[in-house]
Amino acid sequence: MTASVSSAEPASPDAVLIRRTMAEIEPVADKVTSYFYALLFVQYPDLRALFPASMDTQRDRLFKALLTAAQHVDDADVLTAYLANLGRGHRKYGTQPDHYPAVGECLLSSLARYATSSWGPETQAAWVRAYTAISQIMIDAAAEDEAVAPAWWQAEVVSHELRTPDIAVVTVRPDQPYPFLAGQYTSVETPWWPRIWRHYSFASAPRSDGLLSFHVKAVPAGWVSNAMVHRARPGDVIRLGAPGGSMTIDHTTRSGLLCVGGGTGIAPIKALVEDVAEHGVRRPVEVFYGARSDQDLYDLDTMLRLEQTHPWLSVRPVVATGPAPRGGTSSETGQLPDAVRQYGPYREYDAYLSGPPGLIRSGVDALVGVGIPTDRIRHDSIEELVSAGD
Ligand SMILES: NC(=O)C1=CN([C@@H]2O[C@H](COP(=O)(O)OP(=O)(O)OC[C@H]3O[C@@H](n4cnc5c(N)ncnc54)[C@H](O)[C@@H]3O)[C@@H](O)[C@H]2O)C=CC1
Repeated sequence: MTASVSSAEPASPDAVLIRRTMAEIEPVADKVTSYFYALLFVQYPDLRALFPASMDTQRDRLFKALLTAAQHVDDADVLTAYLANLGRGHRKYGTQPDHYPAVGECLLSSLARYATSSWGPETQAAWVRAYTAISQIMIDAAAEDEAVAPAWWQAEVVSHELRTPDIAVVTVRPDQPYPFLAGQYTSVETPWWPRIWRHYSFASAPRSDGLLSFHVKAVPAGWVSNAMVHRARPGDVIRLGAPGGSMTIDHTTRSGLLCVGGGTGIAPIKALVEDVAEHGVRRPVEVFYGARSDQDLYDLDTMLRLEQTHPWLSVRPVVATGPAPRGGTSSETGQLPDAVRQYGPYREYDAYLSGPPGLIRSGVDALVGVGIPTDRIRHDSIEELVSAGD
């Protein structure tokens, strides 16, 4: 995602102006976003109903989206892919094309107020051009998506299994077919916290019965995660957004897969293993499954069963503290990235990383260290994982 920033192409005049504004407001991003939402809800009170009652996570999201768009303003391919996804994702909030000018007007007023050194007619014109282009891509992508997919899916909880005091495996039945790929995630809204959406990876490859499952850990002050773990019961209906994420398998190659899953990050890794199994092509899959302690390896039995069934699969449990875990090809005590470094090299492998943001960051270094080029390492966006942390 940093390609355009380090690219040798000189930045366009608009990009220079836009980045200058972003650099000026970055230290006061909190104030800018608070001012922006206050202005938006005063000028356009009808729009308030599209946002959650509590706006904490939302504030960060707007600024990060702006920053991403500003960084890639000269890279049409990256920008279009990012914004098209964002536009499709906004369908579940009920966003309509005529909301965009209202947001644009309040956004520019907020930037003008806080970027006093860099603001002027030229900068304003650059922002108008950029915002018009940004909103058009989002509007077009949403309209295209409308022809082929619902804005959201209703899904009834059909089973709820508490695996540890704070981790549940929740299985749901969507009200209409839900197409996705193993390794992807969706967004979830519970009936108890309207308009608060959080991302969860699918814990299984697509199933013939259409059911979807998630591994959810209740984290302190996590609204959605606590509701999913401690409140949701069979019969409750949640809402799902569209699938997203590129942690998927390239089935045109036979390279091996090195998968590193920490905590509930094992969910999409399990889905990837099932996906390889279903495709019937034998390719080596090595899974490192980490948790804080043996008791936290809540899905180890499932992973070991898969290992027994598939000779191409090896599962290595790793615990941060306490005695080495039971079972698996080998087991380790220590940090997950250190465990990976003891094996390899994995030069012909594609790598998949899933878990807490800190693990993703240090995991990438470890994977590079065992011979995997960065373009073959897949993981979900760290920014999204940080803001989806509850
Ligand atoms: N697609 C994805 O990337 C997914 C990410 N997650 C995320 O996974 C996390 C799961 O949380 P918990 O189960 O509480 O994880 P945790 O804090 O119990 O850690 C799980 C494993 O990651 C390791 N780890 C944690 N921080 C590390 C760091 N800074 N450096 C090296 N290793 C580190 C731990 O040693 C342990 O082996 C949540 O943040 C959730 O959002 C969950 C599902 C899918």
